[in-house]
Amino acid sequence: MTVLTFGETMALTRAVDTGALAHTSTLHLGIGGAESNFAIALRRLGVDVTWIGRVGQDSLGDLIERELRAEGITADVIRDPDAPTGLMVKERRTATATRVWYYRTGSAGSRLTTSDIADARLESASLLHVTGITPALSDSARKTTLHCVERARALGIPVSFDLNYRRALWSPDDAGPVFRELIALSDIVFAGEDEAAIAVGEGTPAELVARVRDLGPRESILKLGDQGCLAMVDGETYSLPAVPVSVVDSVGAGDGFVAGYLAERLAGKAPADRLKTAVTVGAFACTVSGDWEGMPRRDELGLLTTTEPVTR
Ligand SMILES: O=C(O)C(=O)C[C@H](O)[C@H](O)COP(=O)(O)O
Repeated sequence: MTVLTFGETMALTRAVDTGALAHTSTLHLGIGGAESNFAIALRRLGVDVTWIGRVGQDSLGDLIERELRAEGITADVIRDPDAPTGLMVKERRTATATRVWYYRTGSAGSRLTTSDIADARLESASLLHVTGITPALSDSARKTTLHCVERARALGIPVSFDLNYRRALWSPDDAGPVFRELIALSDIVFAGEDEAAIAVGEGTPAELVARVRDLGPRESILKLGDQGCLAMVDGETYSLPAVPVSVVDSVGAGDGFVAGYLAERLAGKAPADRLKTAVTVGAFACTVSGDWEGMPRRDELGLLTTTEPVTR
């Protein structure tokens, strides 16, 4: 049994130094993508995970395949000869402000189709995790997302959905109905405050988490960044503060949060324990500038609160 996820992973290039990219001479090359960030974090916590996606027949596609395999993920990396691997560029404009640009229109990853997801993968999944990025990529990617969520439901496989709204890809008016449809088909839903508001209208965190829950999922979880989280699970409300860390780059914290929550859920832990690991993994992601490189292994989870500066 393995957790199944699919989506677009891009090459990710980021400035080594702080400042405008126009004055940066050195860039670091790596990879990034919501579902693969999630997959890596989950795998590091000891959960088997399968990722499916398209990349180009190019060196950046090779890089993505190597990284995912090196992290121990079962990866169905589909090579698309007719489109390039997408690219994401991160600028650390100031020490506290990161900017992201996407070069992914028409990319290989956006050309995902239903036939890319082998039914055998769905049948053997312990849980399906999708994000709101994939349906924004293209018509075929949206159909693939809906098809897989409906198929998982028919198979009795729990569905997890992270809204992950990307303004560069679509408008709130276009995203809203798709979000509501996917929320109603999911068992576990994660959203930031602004993302939840796109689906269910503006409100306080307590109103948002309840309104998402009212659309159907038994687990409605609001990610509140440095304010922690608020959740309704099986009718009970939980809230937890964030783990304080010195933030280098918060990108990736949301994906790590989701992995932390689901890893503990799959291990049969209670909601409060799931949320504790969620905020911890989210905090770890903030400690480095890569999207996923900071994700902790299980035996590292206590490091953020240790008083020992050196462990030997
Ligand atoms: O795949 C995409 O479109 C991405 O934008 C990749 C992002 O870098 C992560 O999904 C980070 O998202 P957070 O964890 O919410 O900070």
